[in-house]
Amino acid sequence: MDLPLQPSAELDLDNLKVLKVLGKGAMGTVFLVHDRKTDPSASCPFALKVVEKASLHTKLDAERRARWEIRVLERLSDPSHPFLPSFLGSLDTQDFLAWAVPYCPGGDLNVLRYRQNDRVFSPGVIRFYLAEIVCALEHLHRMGIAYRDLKPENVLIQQSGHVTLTDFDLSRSLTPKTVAAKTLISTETVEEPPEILRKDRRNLSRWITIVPDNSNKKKKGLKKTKSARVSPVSRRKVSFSNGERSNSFVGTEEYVAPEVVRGDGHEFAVDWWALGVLTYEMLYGTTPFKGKNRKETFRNVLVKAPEFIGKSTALTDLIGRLLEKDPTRRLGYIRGASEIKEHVFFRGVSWDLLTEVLRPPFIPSSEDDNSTEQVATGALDIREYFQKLRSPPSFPPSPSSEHHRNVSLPEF
Ligand SMILES: Nc1ncnc2c1ncn2[C@@H]1O[C@H](COP(=O)(O)OP(=O)(O)OP(=O)(O)O)[C@@H](O)[C@H]1O
Repeated sequence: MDLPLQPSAELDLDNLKVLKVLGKGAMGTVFLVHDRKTDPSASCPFALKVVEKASLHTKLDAERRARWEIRVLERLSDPSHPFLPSFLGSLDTQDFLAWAVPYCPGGDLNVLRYRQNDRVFSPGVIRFYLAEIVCALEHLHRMGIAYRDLKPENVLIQQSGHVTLTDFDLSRSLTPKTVAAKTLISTETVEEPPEILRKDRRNLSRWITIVPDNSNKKKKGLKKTKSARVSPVSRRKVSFSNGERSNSFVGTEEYVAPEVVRGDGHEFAVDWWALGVLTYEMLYGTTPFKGKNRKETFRNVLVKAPEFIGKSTALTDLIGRLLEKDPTRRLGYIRGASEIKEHVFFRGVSWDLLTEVLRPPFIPSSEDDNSTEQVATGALDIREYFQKLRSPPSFPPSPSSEHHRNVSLPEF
């Protein structure tokens, strides 16, 4: 499909018309938009993620993360990768920071899983999606980027049925490893947790803060809400040096690797861990370490072995190797994606021909509408949308709606 924008185009807010709201995340709102000048008939709409600057002061590191996401997307577009988004353009006004990526009409892997019988995928379908995700992660790692936010909600389905990873604001630039015999040494400066945290690792609640996530709140249906991201309290200050970035968020609770929970620093292997969690979830319909609260989840991540039902298979073996608690023993630690590609579960996969698969397990149709709000075509521009959100109701709020204002987050 021809794209309505030149790559890296400077977007003009006045020309962008909202067709739908595709989703709301912790950081911003994602719209389906078209450019009324270059594409008046809206035949090639695209996704626009908009961060309202006025709201940023309430959100931890949001502007820096948004700008980082734009930088990563720019880098990912040169050269582009079939399973990663290409950057179509951005805008930076007094009120908004926004960037455009291709529209993925098939929703995400979580939505798709909930549509399956028993809410799980067959091993064949899992193989298809995993193979593409492995290739996307391999590309990111080769570029020195640890993704750090792999979860089904961040795996979107393109019109072709192939996947695209989304949401790069938690990603992090690491110096690619250099191979030295069997031991690989990352030259990245590993962030050490401060003294107080090292002394008190047993009390996880003291160093984890909760980042509320309102995405999908209003979505009807079966899809689970997006898990809240977690962040060590002590790392709120973000530092950028030499193009490298350390940020305060460490990932999403159920997918966070043990070395991250321990505060041992981040390596590319955190993505292979998250791949193990995601694979487990695709197979069993639940994540392996989920506890009744965050503290218990982290404890499980640190000490509990994943439970496998039924007899062991190539797939359960793969999951077990990805969910190795010691990152240096985890599949993918030494030779990256190659180790995973060589696993027996992927026997027979033609890695170079994945994009040639013409019949992926699921091809989106026009009925697959995952948008949260429909907007009459051409009716709204972005400014109007946010103005309407802000405008006070014409009647006083009822007492029952008051409690939505201050959501106190659970202690654990
Ligand atoms: N390219 C796209 N095509 C279709 N839908 C998209 C696209 N990008 C994002 N979305 C939808 O918008 C939602 C929010 O996007 P995204 O996760 O990037 O926002 P976010 O603010 O970074 O979220 P969070 O920080 O809470 O994870 C996604 O869950 C998805 O449903």
